[in-house]
Amino acid sequence: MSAKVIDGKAFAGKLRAKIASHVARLRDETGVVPGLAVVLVGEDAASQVYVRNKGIQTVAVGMASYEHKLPAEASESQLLALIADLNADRSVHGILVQLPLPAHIDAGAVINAIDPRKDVDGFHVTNVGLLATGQRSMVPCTPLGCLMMLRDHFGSLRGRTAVVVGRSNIVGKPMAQLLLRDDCSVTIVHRHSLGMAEICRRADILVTAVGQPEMFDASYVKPGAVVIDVGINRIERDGRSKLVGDVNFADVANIAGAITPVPGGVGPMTIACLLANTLTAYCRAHDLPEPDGLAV
Ligand SMILES: Nc1nc(=O)c2c([nH]1)NC[C@@H]1CN(c3ccc(C(=O)N[C@@H](CCC(=O)O)C(=O)O)cc3)C=[N+]21
Repeated sequence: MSAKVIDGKAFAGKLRAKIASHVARLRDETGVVPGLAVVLVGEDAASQVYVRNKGIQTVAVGMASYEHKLPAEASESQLLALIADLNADRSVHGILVQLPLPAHIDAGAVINAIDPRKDVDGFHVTNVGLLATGQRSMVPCTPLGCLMMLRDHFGSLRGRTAVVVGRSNIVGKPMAQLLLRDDCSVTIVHRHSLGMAEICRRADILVTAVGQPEMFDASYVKPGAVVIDVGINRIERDGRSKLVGDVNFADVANIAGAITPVPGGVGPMTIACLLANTLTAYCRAHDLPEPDGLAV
């Protein structure tokens, strides 16, 4: 193995420490701390674990955490009423509705009911449009975390060839927008792309977000490329449950210049960026200067 392993867990720890020091200062200066509301509909086990982790980390940086749990049978109008309350609540600066939502609820309608200024996921159509046109917006947490790690690794991304695999609204599309904004030449490929490996092999920066365990081996990677593995896939191996990425780590680590591991790469950065976005939303709501390095 020759690649540098990009330690997302350590990076996220440093980011949270920076956020915590800003939150402490703001609390002393204003008496008000940033507040993050997380809404969970239904009992999905993975979502429950994830929401609990977010709550713990939110409190750990000194923010207020508000958890709202609705039963799986909750109606769309009940959820919309809760969002209206959270939009109006001045102690809430960020609102996250955990996805996926039960099938009887229109997720798009719910997301677009969130005040865009409190949309710390960056999924509201207003934020999507602001990002696409290069204006100040809330940026989706996973791509934001990837961008922070890439900027840290390269310094400048200008002129680099980036390939994003996956075209979802939560990762692929916003990731491509951010890379474009940092002056990369950006290609998005997806399940219908022809000659995917060949296109990927041109990338200086390869971002994989497809949800296919260990699909990307060394044949997709240019020697020295930086590989950001967004996939988090739970598989059974040797009779045990384990997390793997979209990338075959052992194989790709022999050829890449740098690579993010799973677990311990993009995942921890996603949660740290949720806190960063909440602090950004708070600063904007209170007309305070935004700390450097939190937003793009
Ligand atoms: N509105 C909304 N926003 C989200 O951002 C959102 C969501 N819904 N629904 C679910 C997905 C999933 N997601 C993860 C974030 C961090 C880890 C993470 O920290 N993973 C650890 C491993 C955790 C473990 O051991 O299970 C790691 O990669 O090291 C995982 C998954 C955010 N999501």
